[in-house]
Amino acid sequence: MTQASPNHAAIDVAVGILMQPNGDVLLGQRPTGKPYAGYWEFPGGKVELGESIFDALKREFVEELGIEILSAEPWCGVQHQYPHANVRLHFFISREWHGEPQSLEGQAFAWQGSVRVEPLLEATIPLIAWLDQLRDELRFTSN
Ligand SMILES: Nc1nc2c([nH]c(=O)n2[C@@H]2O[C@H](COP(=O)(O)OP(=O)(O)OP(=O)(O)O)[C@@H](O)[C@H]2O)c(=O)[nH]1
Repeated sequence: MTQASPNHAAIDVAVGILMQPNGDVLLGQRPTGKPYAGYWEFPGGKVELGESIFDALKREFVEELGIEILSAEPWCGVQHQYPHANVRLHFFISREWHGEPQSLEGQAFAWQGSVRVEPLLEATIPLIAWLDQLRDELRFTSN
């Protein structure tokens, strides 16, 4: 079967938006070998059995970027049906972490004010307008 049925159990995914004091956020580009290679996303990955969503977030940031997340607030949830999977994305915003991002999976990454990298994963596209709104509320200027 190549298409996940709409009733197929959703896969929980923990996703983190690292936000610098000036409002810039970190995006990564999916490496070769993963579905949607070359697409840009906020770093994260699937929650493993028996793991909390926050623990999954912390694990993925260590594995992919060598970053230790110290704290993060749940921000929003998005459910999306891809041809390969039905995903439930749990987005967090973190302003407190240790370390500089490293490309541990060979992926590119970029700090962005107004997000301009393309293409973005489909389920992540609405987040950009919501982030711009948040940035406006927090009075970050676009660049
Ligand atoms: N990390 C992340 N995943 C996203 C975003 N948007 C989005 O649709 N996804 C989807 O969420 C799922 C994440 O799975 P993944 O393959 O990256 O997870 P993983 O790192 O645990 O992969 P692995 O199974 O190769 O270890 C994918 O289906 C991906 O398309 C996003 O902004 N960030």
